[in-house]
Amino acid sequence: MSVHPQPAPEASAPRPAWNLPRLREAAARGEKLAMLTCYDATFARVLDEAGADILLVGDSLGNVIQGESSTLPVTLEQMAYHTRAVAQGKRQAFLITDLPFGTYESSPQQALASAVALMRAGAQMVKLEGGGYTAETVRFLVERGIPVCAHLGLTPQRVHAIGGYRVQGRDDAAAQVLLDDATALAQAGAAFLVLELVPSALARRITQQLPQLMTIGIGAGAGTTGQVLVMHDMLGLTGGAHAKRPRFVRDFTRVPGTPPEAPGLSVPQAVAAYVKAVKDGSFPDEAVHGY
Ligand SMILES: Nc1nc(=O)c2c([nH]1)NC[C@@H]1CN(c3ccc(C(=O)N[C@@H](CCC(=O)O)C(=O)O)cc3)CN21
Ligand SMILES: CC(C)C(=O)C(=O)O
Ligand SMILES: [Mg+2]
Repeated sequence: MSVHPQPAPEASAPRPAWNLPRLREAAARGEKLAMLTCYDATFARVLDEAGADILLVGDSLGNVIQGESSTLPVTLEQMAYHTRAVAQGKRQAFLITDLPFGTYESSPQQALASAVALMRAGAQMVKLEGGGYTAETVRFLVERGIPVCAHLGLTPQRVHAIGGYRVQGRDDAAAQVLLDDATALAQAGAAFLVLELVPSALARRITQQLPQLMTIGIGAGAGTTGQVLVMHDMLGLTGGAHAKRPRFVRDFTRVPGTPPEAPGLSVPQAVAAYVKAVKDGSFPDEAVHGY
């Protein structure tokens, strides 16, 4: 009898790269998805290695990279530049890029040309802000092989129309509009829906009523399929005179229960703590981060 040495069980099997079918399967199993914004190759590698499922090249780069006071000045060329950088650094994570202000609103054709530029740069999905009126554009892109993430609630590209960064969908009428918009976007084929600054109960209801949509919350409570934060916010780097930190943010470099002067976690440790907290449902904490 020949004795073949058994291969040692793998300490940690390499995680396969995320793609849209795998994300849908994970969501259907009830796995919470952890998304973070990312703007360059080095952080893409660090966030990916720390377990972030999805990286978003957000137009929030206007705020945190460029120092602008809104996302409106950000251009398509800048989004493509940062998308390429993130695409070079990541391995397993899924990559979504924001269509910036003014590059998709005129027509589905305009949106397609802009989306193509971002997909060429390495995006695996594009994200666009706006209500049911964008459903036609979403369908146009999806039919042409471009996966789409929609974005409802506080849509920062509309800051001057809204008059500030405020909670959306508070009263019954506004909540119904949001639910109708989400339904239209789901029917148009959006795969993901970011819900920003909406009451937790509404985000939970949209998530439960539209199982074909994977919802990603930011200031939307714990009832969504996943969570997203701006990386600089969850590393405790934002704040100061120009950017009051929203209440939905948690600084993951701080260890809960330790004094403020205690040493903080490293970036990889903080990101791993965020991923773990999203997966086990301990972030967000409705009492602290909910609306
Ligand atoms: N660094 C950063 N983080 C973000 O989350 C972010 C950006 N930049 N830039 C684009 C938008 C702007 N965002 C913001 C900005 C401010 C609030 C804010 O101050 N919110 C109040 C809510 C007030 C209310 O109750 O209506 C809060 O205290 O959370 C929220 C989201 C989210 N996005
Ligand atoms: C906060 C997320 C959802 C975003 O759109 C961005 O970072 O631009
Ligand atoms: Mg954005």
